[in-house]
Amino acid sequence: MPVTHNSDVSVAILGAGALGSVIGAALAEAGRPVALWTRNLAHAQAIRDQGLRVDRGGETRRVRIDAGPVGSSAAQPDLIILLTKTQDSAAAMESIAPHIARGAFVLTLQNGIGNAERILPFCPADQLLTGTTMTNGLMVAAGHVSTQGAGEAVFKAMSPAGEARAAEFEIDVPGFALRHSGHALEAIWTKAALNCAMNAAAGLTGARVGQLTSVPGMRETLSAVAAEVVAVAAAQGITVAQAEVEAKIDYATANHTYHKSSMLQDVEAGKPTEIESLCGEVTRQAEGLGLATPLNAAFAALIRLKTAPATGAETEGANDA
Ligand SMILES: NC(=O)C1=CN([C@@H]2O[C@H](COP(=O)(O)OP(=O)(O)OC[C@H]3O[C@@H](n4cnc5c(N)ncnc54)[C@H](OP(=O)(O)O)[C@@H]3O)[C@@H](O)[C@H]2O)C=CC1
Ligand SMILES: CC(C)(CO)C(=O)C(=O)O
Repeated sequence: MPVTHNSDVSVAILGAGALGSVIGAALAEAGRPVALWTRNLAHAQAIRDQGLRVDRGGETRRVRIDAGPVGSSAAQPDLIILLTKTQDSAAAMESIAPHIARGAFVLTLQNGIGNAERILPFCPADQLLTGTTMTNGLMVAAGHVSTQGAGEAVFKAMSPAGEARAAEFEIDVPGFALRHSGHALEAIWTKAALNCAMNAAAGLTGARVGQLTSVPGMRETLSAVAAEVVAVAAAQGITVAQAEVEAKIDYATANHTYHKSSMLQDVEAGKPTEIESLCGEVTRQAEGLGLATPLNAAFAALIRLKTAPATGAETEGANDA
């Protein structure tokens, strides 16, 4: 059943961690119906106990917001925003099957390539929206996130029927704007080019976003990694402007100074990273297209090594005869 007014759209954030909590908080503060769903029960409990703490631009807010496990809120959401890491998409989507059956739309704003394709087995194309965002979130502690810079996102629908209803899901509240766009696919690849470069570099070095270009050679390295992604998109008829990627890298380094890239947050937490839907996916697609992406291949291999389980070789004396 179509929603009659955008402000009535009831939203659930599926996988409310760093970014999902920031977006959910913006909606809650604007008085929109929103629930945070997460398997991180310590985070949900802290939010229920004390409200969600959001640090932004030197200000701290406590936001009262519904938080709990998947499906815990009473209301059936109209829109479910998927914000788990990409490797968790399938399990998360399986858990919302009853809501999809009742007509909820699903929007992925995850980083990486192939997100819509990954979740299509779990959601009819007519109910699937795909997009990207420059909003950022840092998980400081359970119940506590921080964010820097402007919160914007664009999306498109995955079918003509979905496109016809897309305007219903646009959002414009302080701290978060979500716009329907005819160029969402290009925007997804633009963001992926940025993330292949910045997230892997941060994950490898531990640098915050504002530090990433602080030494000679790094800004050029980010551009070169991103240029490989732009070439893979172009070979598939998706026109990404390198200048736009450069502008977004500059925006992030200037405005997300304190932010730890989502991949660095995973590396530090000892969790799996999204490298396979970023540099790994770009490298696999390039191989299929007869292109070479040596920098993405190297970043992918290095992140795999950095996050690989211990082999025992790191123990002193392990290699002694
Ligand atoms: N953080 C950022 O600044 C940005 C992130 N993004 C993208 O947004 C997405 C989310 O990133 P981010 O918020 O950093 O990630 P987080 O890891 O902080 O948050 C994801 C949350 O999803 C939870 N989760 C995982 N699987 C399930 C499931 N099956 N059911 C319910 N909850 C689940 C995780 O729980 P658990 O803690 O147990 O793993 C975690 O709390 C990623 O694709 C990222 O690339 C995009 C732009 C910026
Ligand atoms: C662009 C960036 C690095 C935020 O600046 C991001 O998208 C992330 O943390 O995943």
